[in-house]
Amino acid sequence: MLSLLRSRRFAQRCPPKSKQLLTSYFFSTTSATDHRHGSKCSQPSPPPIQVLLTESAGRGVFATRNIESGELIHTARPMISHPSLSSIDRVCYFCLKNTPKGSDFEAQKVLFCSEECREQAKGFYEVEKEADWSAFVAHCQTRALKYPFLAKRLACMILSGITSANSLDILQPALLSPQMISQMEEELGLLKSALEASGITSKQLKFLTIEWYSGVLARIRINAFRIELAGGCSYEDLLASAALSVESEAAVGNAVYILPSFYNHDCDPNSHIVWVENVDARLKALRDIEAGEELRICYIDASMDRDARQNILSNGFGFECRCPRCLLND
Ligand SMILES: C[S@@+](CC[C@H](N)C(=O)[O-])C[C@H]1O[C@@H](n2cnc3c(N)ncnc32)[C@H](O)[C@@H]1O
Repeated sequence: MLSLLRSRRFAQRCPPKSKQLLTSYFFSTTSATDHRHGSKCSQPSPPPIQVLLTESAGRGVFATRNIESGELIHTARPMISHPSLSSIDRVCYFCLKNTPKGSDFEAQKVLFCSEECREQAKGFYEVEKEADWSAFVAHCQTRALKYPFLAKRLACMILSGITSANSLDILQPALLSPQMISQMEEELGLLKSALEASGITSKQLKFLTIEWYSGVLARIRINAFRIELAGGCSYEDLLASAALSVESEAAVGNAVYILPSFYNHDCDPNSHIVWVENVDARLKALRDIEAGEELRICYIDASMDRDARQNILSNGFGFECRCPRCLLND
């Protein structure tokens, strides 16, 4: 945690020479009430950020005004989420909130924390519950694969008509080797067979090609967040919240968001992403940030040494980190 709370010495100010404003439709999120003016207006103001091209890291998120340390910059709802298999019997199948087992758990094998979540889950669950997923689950379980569950949920959402097959296209994909793609073919076959056996027609499954499946997994690989709930604490207290998010138990699931996916990485970040009681994300400032400064989060455990951090970023995300901390060999 200490490394998350370093002084400003590594503050990343990165106004690219030729910034290009990207479209503003990413902002399906809300900011907190206007923090600077103490406004109590219930109408959320737009988040104080914009997505621009950086000089060397693709697109990034930049502050449009000064942001105070500890400020809630914005919240974000996931595009797709899924509980980890070890959490299925203790978290809501829709929002990942800790949920006690109800009387219908044995029949349904999934939990919903509220009628609202049950209702919202219909967008994928109506399709999913008709199929037998045992072969797909066994395949993923023996290989410790977690991301195919996000692809499966997305496929069910598409079949229900609540989202389109290209809904993740805007996100940056990882480079996949031909070997990785050929390994995905077996998974895709199991996904397709489960859906076909449940009565989905081949016309409806037309989008489910290896190009679609590998494209979705390539994007999930770079952009998915592992969800760790800080749980029930006051998130106004930055120190307590950061400590809890570091100390919390194993991940309850994984999720993909749109706007948070544009945040680039820094080993000494000025912002962080936290989850309090469910999968809805909160982006918070870790220190004072000036208008025009790039907002960066840390993708990995910042307490590791430089070589370990570089290895994980290179193998997992495909880039060499040249943040000020890495350049100083810290
Ligand atoms: C989650 S995305 C961040 C948004 C991305 N820049 C985009 O244009 O969509 C992660 C990718 O951004 C790039 N990236 C993030 N942080 C970086 C950094 N510190 N240095 C270089 N590239 C970085 C890498 O290509 C990485 O795989």
